[in-house]
Amino acid sequence: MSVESQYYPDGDNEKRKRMSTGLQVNCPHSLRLAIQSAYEYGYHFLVTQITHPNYARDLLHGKPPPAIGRTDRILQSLEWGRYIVAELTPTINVDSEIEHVQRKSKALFLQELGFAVHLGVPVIKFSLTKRHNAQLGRLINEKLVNGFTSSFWVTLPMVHPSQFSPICTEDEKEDSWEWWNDFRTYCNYDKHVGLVLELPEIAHIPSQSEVNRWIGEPVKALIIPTTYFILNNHGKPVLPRAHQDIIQRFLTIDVQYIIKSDSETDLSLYTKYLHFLGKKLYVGDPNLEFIQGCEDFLQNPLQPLTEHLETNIYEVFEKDQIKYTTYQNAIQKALADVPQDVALPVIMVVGAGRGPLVQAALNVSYILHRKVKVYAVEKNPYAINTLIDRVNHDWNGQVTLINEDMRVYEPPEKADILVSELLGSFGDNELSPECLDGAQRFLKKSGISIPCSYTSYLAPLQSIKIFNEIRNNRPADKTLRTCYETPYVIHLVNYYQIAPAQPLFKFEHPNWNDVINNERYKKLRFNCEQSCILTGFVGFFDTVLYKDVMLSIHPETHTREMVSWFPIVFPLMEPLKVEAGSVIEISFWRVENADKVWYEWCLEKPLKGCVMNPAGRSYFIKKH
Ligand SMILES: C[S@@+](CC[C@H](N)C(=O)[O-])C[C@H]1O[C@@H](n2cnc3c(N)ncnc32)[C@H](O)[C@@H]1O
Repeated sequence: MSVESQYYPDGDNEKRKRMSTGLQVNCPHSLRLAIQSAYEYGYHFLVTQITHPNYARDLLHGKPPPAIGRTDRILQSLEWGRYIVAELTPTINVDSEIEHVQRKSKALFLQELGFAVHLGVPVIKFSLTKRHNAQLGRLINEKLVNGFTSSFWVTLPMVHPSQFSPICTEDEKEDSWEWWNDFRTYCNYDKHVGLVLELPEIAHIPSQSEVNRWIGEPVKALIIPTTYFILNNHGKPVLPRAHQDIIQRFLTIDVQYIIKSDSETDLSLYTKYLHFLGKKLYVGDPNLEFIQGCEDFLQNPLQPLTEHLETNIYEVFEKDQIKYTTYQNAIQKALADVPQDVALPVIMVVGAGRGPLVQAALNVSYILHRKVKVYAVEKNPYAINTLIDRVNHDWNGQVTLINEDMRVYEPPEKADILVSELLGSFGDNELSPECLDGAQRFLKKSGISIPCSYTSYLAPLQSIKIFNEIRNNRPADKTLRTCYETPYVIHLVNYYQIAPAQPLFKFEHPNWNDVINNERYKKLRFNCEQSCILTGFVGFFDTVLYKDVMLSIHPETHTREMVSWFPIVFPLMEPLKVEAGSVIEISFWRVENADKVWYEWCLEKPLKGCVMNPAGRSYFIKKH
């Protein structure tokens, strides 16, 4: 660890390496020497008390004023600010029922917080040792509301020891998550209140769903006592498989690791091992380079119908090879099904962009040795510019270009196959139904639409991170209500999906019904397996391109390595605690008028909420 170190105990994610490690030391003889040896061992920060038992701190009677702890001059301010996580004195008990203990604890607590600010430490860490922490929660909330600059790390066992205690009855068993949830609720889910979890011993490993729920929390660090390590064949400390599995789950949310040791052995072995584990267990997305840096970042859904897409967006689309090879497979199956007596099958690519699906259609023609006539219909004049170049240089003049809106274009002939990709993260949310209903005029009655259908899915979501992103990043020209009544496209990482996703709305093409109605309404019910915090709903879609050829971003059927679409999130105004075993029910509408399409959503159970986004007042998709 050095002054130039790039690691910050609670710093910006971008600045942190994936396996940032800290060392917990209790009252070292010399803090400077402790920092130096931690650095030599490969750690990035130190967790330690900023007070010291040698200093009595008799606050209530002390005269002259007693010292709080060792002098701040033992470290430079830069070092306090970079490398020290300040652990509060564990005996402080502001929630004591004994009045004088409570009073003295409060005085000591406020003094330590003040001292931490004086030193400039970035993080203050303390443990919750009981369920009810109203006083502590109120005091910390008061600090936060007044603009306290350091973060708080609340420490808890991942599994409460009473869960496995032979002494406790079922009623006496405590749930750490409930303690945490009560506490952070006092602090109004403030993003400066993070969580540090003590890894459980090997006999107390939590269930998958318990771990999943923790993944939806702002976990900043995991504490690993050195006693959990076992020696491998080479005499080196390693973690048992069950602990590795838990660490692997937390790698996705980029937590830090705190080694807790009472011995003076070579502590470098533990941090080396954790770095090794990070490399071994991290299953990065193969398309990582395209999606890195947008974790939990809110994006407004695109509106490609009314806003022309730009070069960089088309470029990102086109990098997703799997999408285009899947489309090509679908076109191939469809062309094989066009009767042989059709001498020159017509393929119309509508919403052609810069031409990847046109290329796929030409590839199929080559593969099947069957001549086709290809039209490319695109309303974006700048994308047409690219297409002109491709017709001249790549496609040998084979493709007919039409710079028009597919809803009004009058073609000279009808298509055997209509190919489009007008899909958003929720399937229909970029107005594919409205566009294709218009375009099917130029599809033969026997013709094939690729895609044939698409379905949206919805699941209840816990993500305090996203709730806070919306709350804390309100643009100046929008009300908070507008921000919560807007769906966001998000590469979700720090979240917990409360129940499996269920199908919502389905659209099929072509749709030869006399009356086409793209409005929808459905009520969905989800069972809540364990207590959690509902912050909104997450949406996905899948699509049948043709026959068995599908694309999906539904978590259970997700097309491998496809990165074109992230899930879409429909928020709620306030987080809501949902008890284990209860039902979450939501009503969802797709509504339209002559100018726009929008969604409305309303929580029905466990509490009835108001209808979000009525009349599309905060979010809508323009038709023109
Ligand atoms: C999601 S992009 C897909 C582009 C391309 N097919 C691809 O896969 O890379 C949708 C394209 O459809 C175009 N588009 C959307 N609605 C249209 C309409 N009504 N008429 C013509 N083009 C439309 C947009 O300009 C955009 O280029």
